Amino acid sequence: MPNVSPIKDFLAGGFGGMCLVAAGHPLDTIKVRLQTQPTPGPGEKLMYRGTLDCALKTIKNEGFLGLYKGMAAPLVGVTPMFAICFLGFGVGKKIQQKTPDEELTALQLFNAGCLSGVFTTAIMTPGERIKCLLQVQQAGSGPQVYKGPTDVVKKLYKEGGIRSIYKGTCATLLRDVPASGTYFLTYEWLKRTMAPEGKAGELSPLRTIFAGGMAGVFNWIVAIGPDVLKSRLQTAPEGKYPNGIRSVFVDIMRTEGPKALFKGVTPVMIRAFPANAACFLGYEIAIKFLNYIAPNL
Ligand SMILES: CC(=O)O[C@H](CC(=O)[O-])C[N+](C)(C)C
Repeated sequence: MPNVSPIKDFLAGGFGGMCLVAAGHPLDTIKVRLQTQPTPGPGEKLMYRGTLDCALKTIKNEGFLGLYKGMAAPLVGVTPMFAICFLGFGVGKKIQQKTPDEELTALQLFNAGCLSGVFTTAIMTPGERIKCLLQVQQAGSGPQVYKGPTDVVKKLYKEGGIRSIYKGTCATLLRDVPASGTYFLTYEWLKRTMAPEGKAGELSPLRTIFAGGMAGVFNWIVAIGPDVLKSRLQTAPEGKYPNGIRSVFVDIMRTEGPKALFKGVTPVMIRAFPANAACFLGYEIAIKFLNYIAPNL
């Protein structure tokens, strides 16, 4: 394993995050809309029948840019979030290594990934709250409550202070700690097994794309259930779920059953591969660049 440099991980992770947002935001919008669409009453039709229907209706009613709604917040939030995410993974690896070039076991890689999930929560929770609230707000259906990310922050703060901005913290931890462990374990393990003989850690762009894409897919296999709970909680009117994520879970089981925990899985999985392939490719390119301009950093 090459020497770990947390500063380089931080910078390259930020660049990877920008690549991920550019590649994956439209499918994220569809996911949140499918996850939070109202349950139809007797004789009523579902607003969206599925991924394609949601994409077509969004484009028809709001134009192509409707799919990019709420992207400013993730770009501003995801760049530092991925910087912290890769930094957390780097720190997690470093504290478990006895010597700088010691190869970590699968469990140690998973643990380092879990630590990264804890690191990112401080930024991920408010970022997701703002993004989800903007994504579920639809043009032409009722008054537009929020004008943009700053307006969401101002209104949430006025309504319930920092607590309201950080609504969904436990749900975010429940989603991201095991998912991040799986994410980095998958990437590092594929990277190891696919590396050419005698060149551990070195991957061609195509292999990086495959390993990164698969890391995204496995991340979401673990994350999808808690993600539904999180999106519901973060977009619910104040007071709807008095016991937070537990109330959301009980409500979903009672009214919709366990299948509802997989809502939005199609767009999630369609997005997971290209978005995370772009992220890891961006990360590896940035690391190479940083190693070239600052080998001792
Ligand atoms: C939930 C999330 O942000 O997952 C990230 C991958 C993706 O598709 O956005 C991975 N990670 C949780 C490690 C940041």
